[in-house]
Amino acid sequence: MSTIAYFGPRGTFTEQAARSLATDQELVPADTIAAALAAVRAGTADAACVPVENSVEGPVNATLDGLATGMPLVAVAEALLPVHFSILTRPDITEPAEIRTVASHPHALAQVRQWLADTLPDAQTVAAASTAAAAVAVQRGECDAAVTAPVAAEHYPLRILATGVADVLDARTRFLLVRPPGPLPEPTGADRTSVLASTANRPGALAELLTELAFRGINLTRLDARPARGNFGEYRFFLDFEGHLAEQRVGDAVAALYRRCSSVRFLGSHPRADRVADTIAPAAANDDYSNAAAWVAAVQAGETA
Ligand SMILES: O=C(O)C(=O)Cc1ccccc1
Repeated sequence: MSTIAYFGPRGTFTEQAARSLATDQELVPADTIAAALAAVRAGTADAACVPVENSVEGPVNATLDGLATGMPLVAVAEALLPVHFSILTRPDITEPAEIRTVASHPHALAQVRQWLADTLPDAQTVAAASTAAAAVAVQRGECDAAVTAPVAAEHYPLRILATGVADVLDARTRFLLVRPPGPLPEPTGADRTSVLASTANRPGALAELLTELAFRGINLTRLDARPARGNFGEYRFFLDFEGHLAEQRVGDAVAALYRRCSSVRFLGSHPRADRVADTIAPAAANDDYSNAAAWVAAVQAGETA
């Protein structure tokens, strides 16, 4: 049976995402995002499920950095989960006033900052590796409360202080299923393509890349810059945009990025979880490209002008 390594331990949001993406694979927890990706690179898992961006806190840097270097991995599917939290405490804690420390993943703490300030103003926040790792820390008596996924209450014998906690209603996190390069999923008309582009540090370099997309009417859905780490001030750009590499405008744009950049890493083309259809600008459909290419070929062959 094939396996999916997910950012765990049991009871994380990522486990929920992995469950929604798994067909008949076995799910195996990894303690960190890096460990989940490493399991695929080492061949001990066939795919990894990791969070990539949140509608409140933005990018998950551990995932972006983990995909930027090492053996290339390609996203073949994504999941979008609504994110609201449960607050779990040790069973011996009976009053909120007894809670001195609240642990969670930094993304989770950032999304309940206002709730904590209103409800537990004297509690200190403590960063944990994941929301479920925070539940484990509470179970071990290392912290008083954890901000967790609702499902964590089923895995850890803790008291539920509150459910449905979120400063921003309708917050969502997007997760990726990544695996080594192989056949791409078929285009569906509602797809997302991701690339990592490194450019020379010179005026207009990023604008040129974006212009390649804009010329072809391709809608950008995310742009993140991460330090390239070698030279202070040099960045790598993570670009997500609508469409599939198999579509001509997208293939053409990715080829143009490849020409212009010092390096390009393809990070996947896969169906969008929200099923929002691709925007295709006038004259940018596959037929438009094919007709134009057929005309140029005929001109080159001296058949027309
Ligand atoms: O820690 C988890 O449960 C995760 O899967 C990462 C995360 C943290 C906060 C919101 C969404 C995902």
